[in-house]
Amino acid sequence: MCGILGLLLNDPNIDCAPEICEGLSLLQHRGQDACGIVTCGPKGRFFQCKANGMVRDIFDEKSVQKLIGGMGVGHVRYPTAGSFNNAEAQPFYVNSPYGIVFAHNGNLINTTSLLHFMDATAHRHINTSSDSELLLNIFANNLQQTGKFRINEDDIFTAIGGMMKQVKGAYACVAMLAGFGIIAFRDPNGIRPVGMASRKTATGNDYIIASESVVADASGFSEWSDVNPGEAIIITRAGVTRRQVHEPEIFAPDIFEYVYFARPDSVLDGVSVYRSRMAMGDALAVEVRRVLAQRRISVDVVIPVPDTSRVAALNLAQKLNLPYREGFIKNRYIGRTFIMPGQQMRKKNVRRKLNAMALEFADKNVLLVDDSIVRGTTSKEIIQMAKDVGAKKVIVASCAPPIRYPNVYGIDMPSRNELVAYGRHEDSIAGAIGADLVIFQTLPDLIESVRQFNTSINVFDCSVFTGEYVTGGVDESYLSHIESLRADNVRSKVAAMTGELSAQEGKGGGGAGVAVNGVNGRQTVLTSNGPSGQNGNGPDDTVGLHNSWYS
Ligand SMILES: O=P(O)(O)OC[C@H]1O[C@H](OP(=O)(O)OP(=O)(O)O)[C@H](O)[C@@H]1O
Ligand SMILES: NC(=O)CC[C@H](N)C(=O)O
Ligand SMILES: [Mg+2]
Repeated sequence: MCGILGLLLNDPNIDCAPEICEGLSLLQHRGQDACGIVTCGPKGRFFQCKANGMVRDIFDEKSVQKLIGGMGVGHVRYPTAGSFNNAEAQPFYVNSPYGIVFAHNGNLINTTSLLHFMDATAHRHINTSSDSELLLNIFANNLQQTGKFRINEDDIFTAIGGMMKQVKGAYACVAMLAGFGIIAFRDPNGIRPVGMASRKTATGNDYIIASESVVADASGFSEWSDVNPGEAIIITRAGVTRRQVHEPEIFAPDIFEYVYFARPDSVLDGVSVYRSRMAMGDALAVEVRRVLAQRRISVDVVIPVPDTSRVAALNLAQKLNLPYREGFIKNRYIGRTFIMPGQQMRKKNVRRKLNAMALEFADKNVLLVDDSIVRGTTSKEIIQMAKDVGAKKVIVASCAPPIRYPNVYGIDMPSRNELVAYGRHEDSIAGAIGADLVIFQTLPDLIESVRQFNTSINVFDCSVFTGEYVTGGVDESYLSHIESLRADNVRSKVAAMTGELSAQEGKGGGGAGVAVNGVNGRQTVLTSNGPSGQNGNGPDDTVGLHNSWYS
């Protein structure tokens, strides 16, 4: 999952970068690997800073000050395609036509044929393995087809509509055209979230585009409006134009946004994430009561697994009339572990992040509540921690059903074999993570927990639970293909060869400003070069070594 952001201030003389930076820090939970901002200043000139690392590490006062201009685009990255390389940090830029900057949340599933099209027909060079760079170039190629000296809004809508016919997968995007404006669009299934809001100023309106509404709320924007599936929105200083550029297909927002990804204080597609998590806790309580009675097990205390499960766990405890205790204390300086790259790093960081307090566990039957069990990394570690401090029985309840299928729409879980529930039924999942018992939410209950707040949504993308992929085009051969490219064991081999993961772990990395020739004629640029390769206004320090949660 990534976070995207676009900002257009009515007064072009006010720099938008400080506000984009603030906004990105509110989206940090969507991607911790890399981040970037590109602004557009006088004469349509772009200014860029992007690198591997968290927002607080990459952007200091000095680097933000160099980002000039009243409109810009920002991104926080959690890679699902390509690599963790600095060169794949977003936003991406192409100079032709007109100068385009682009940020993407999601994942494309037909990249092989798109790459062939780029090469054989469009003759455009793709310099990284990122699907987002590819998507940008499809858009750019479609704009190029107009052959016009200056384009208008119709041309932009036509180019995006054409692009939606060519690409398959999930994409919520924000783009910026030099000296023109910012653009948002969302795939025809609306899998990933994105919306816009406005703010009145003395001179006119400011506009923001963001993955989640929390960014708009925090910056004083109002009238949040989700981008519709298959819709594109162009925002210039003259105002906002919206158009349905592709027939909407089955609207299927990803239910995992509500389970885990989004912040609880966001409202996505008309559903409060917070309320939906409360409802997940209520529904899970009913299932927990049933299973505990069936197995004749009693529970002394409900303990959430910080952070995401807290909201649901509190409701569950209230429903069951059980005490709710914060038995795990979270180190607030460690980020989300699920979205860290590499199993070793995830495992190590669960231990660093959570500490079990013996006084809440000793001699008790504890019910741990988590939002989801994916690889089982978190549950395995914390169950052991709970037992180490004296818990009698450890029962785990998950707000989501067992996850048995890969995600291909922007969550980095490409390999079935990494999923603890793959090929296992519930008792054997409990055995695998060391629990005395595991209780899962049923899928209908999960769907109802979200849908009750917006009954106009008939379908959610639940592919990780069902193996049904709403876009089509995901068959056994595709799944085997991504598994062979992106499974943890494959990536760690590649990383060992290239030294990439060790750089991610903060032990190595490249020097600032170094460009070396990579494989397949690609350039691996180990610095935050600005658009068109001019040496940049990126961080002065060496980039790629900043990630505070890796060390
Ligand atoms: O079974 P796993 O593969 O461990 O994945 C699931 C866990 O990962 C996430 O927590 P994370 O630490 O990423 O974020 P959080 O602090 O928001 O809960 C999620 O909330 C679960 O706790
Ligand atoms: N999680 C995402 O949205 C990732 C965006 C894009 N596929 C990348 O890998 O950079
Ligand atoms: Mg968690």
